[in-house]
Amino acid sequence: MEKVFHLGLCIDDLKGAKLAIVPGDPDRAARISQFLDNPTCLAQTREFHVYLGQLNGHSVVICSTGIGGPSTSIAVEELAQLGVRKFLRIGTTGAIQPHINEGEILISQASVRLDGASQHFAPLSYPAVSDFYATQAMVQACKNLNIDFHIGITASSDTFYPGQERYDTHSGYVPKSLQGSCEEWQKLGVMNYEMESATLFTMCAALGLQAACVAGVLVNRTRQEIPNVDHGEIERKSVAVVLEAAKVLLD
Ligand SMILES: O=P(O)(O)O[C@H]1O[C@H](CO)[C@@H](O)[C@H]1O
Ligand SMILES: O=c1cc[nH]c(=O)[nH]1
Repeated sequence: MEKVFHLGLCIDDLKGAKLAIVPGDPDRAARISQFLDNPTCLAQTREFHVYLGQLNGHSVVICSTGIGGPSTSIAVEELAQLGVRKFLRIGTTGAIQPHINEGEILISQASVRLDGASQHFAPLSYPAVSDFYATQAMVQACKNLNIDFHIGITASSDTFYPGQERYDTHSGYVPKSLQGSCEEWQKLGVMNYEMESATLFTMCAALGLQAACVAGVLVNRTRQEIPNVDHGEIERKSVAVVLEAAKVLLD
């Protein structure tokens, strides 16, 4: 049986799993796996830490993507080769609208394509749009758990610093082409910045896969540039949402 190149797994390893929960952070993948029945670690290679377990009797994969579009595209492509069809990203994010607070939950309907990787799957005129049913499952999950949420458009950037217009850096400089970009997204009603959803949504739409994205707000950029380091409580809430959404989708 053929192993996929980066994950080093073959189809049988996934025991028929059709749904993957895809956080950026490998440690988060390990923590999420503890909510599954009979979790096992299948692989820990580069940024890709892969766990398998059961949720309501269904096999579910947890696979970290690392930060950004290129590694996300590898994880999604190889999981798709192994039979996965539904991808639920659970991330962290920075809100850019004043009314969205730290600790809140954001569901991305679609993303502004500030990444590069998505252009390897479809031209820029193609939308980075989530799957309607997977996103509806995220909404239903929040309702089932009585968790407030915002739903809307996310700006998905290749970089954390210049691409999200952060000046609190080594050089303090943001290239002219990105100066004023945060204000532009705010005025266009964009909720937040993160770094993977544009690639995830574009490639999944283009490849006939389903994708949705939920994120916990670590920082409000209208008040603070860099997030605080401790975000355990925010993660617990967003993990609860993604696990409940997986159950909704699997039922
Ligand atoms: O917490 P994760 O899932 O990694 O998501 C966000 O956090 C990272 C940046 O700190 C980027 O990957 C961004 O999208
Ligand atoms: O501001 C933030 C916080 C988390 N992740 C991001 O990409 N940006």
